Amino acid sequence: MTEPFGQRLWNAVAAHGPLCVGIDPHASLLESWGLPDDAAGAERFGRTVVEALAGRVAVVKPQSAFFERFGAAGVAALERTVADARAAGLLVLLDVKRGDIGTTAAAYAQAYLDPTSPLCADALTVSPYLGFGSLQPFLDAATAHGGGVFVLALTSNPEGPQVQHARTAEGRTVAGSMLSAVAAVNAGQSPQGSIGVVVGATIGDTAEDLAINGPLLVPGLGAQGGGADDLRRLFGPVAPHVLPSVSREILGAGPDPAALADAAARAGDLYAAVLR
Ligand SMILES: O=C(O)c1cc(=O)[nH]c(=O)n1[C@@H]1O[C@H](COP(=O)(O)O)[C@@H](O)[C@H]1O
Repeated sequence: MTEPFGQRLWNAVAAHGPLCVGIDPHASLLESWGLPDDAAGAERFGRTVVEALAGRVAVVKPQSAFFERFGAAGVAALERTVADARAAGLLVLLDVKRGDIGTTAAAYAQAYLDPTSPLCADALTVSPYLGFGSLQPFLDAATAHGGGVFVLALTSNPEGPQVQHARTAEGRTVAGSMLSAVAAVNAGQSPQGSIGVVVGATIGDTAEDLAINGPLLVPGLGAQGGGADDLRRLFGPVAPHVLPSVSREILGAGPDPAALADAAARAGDLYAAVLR
């Protein structure tokens, strides 16, 4: 029986620090790395990041869209990137932001969390805007297979508040209701549950209760303008559960593996210092 994702993540962060590095093969990055803007280029990009960072960071987060844009060959490149990273001992959080009616959500859950699936990862990102209950198949698959699920709560983009700050019929914000639903699922788990949330470093101040007893993925750092001060200000008591997530700020240092590793070490040290 696989250990729960929350425990595996806790151990990986203890060993390697909290940094999550995105694998986002943007066209502009492929060009600056001297790679073609095609599936073979995306696969080479993914393999380079994995080789540079295996044993140095806890988590990598391939962003599916940058692979899907090349069709079936791109999805095959994503499969190999996920498999290579897991074989190298990295935890893989697949960024696909899925969400659909229950039966379709069950098929997505099978695709990304069932160990017999070619695209199986350790965890995935999901969107709760079909209702938190529509995520149940993902939660069930995570329990069955020792996987993790990261629910969008307060995203880093400027458009997010239109939906996430809106009030529900009970008078709380949509984001707050997602955070408390995740906290209820994680209740009683130690050292933390396997269901995380996404909270951007760029959200400004928030009155929401971030104590979900689970991991908080924090994008928006570096290229989107967030920084170490935002981590310190936003996450105080839940700091041990925070995974600062960075893509372009580190990927821009490539393709030299030593430069990538160095950029990850510097970002990891900077963010870990304020989360201690
Ligand atoms: O779920 C995510 O990872 C995510 C959520 C969010 O609110 N904001 C956000 O930027 N992301 C992802 O995090 C990555 C950020 O990339 P950089 O801005 O280059 O660090 C991208 O892959 C985004 O899709």
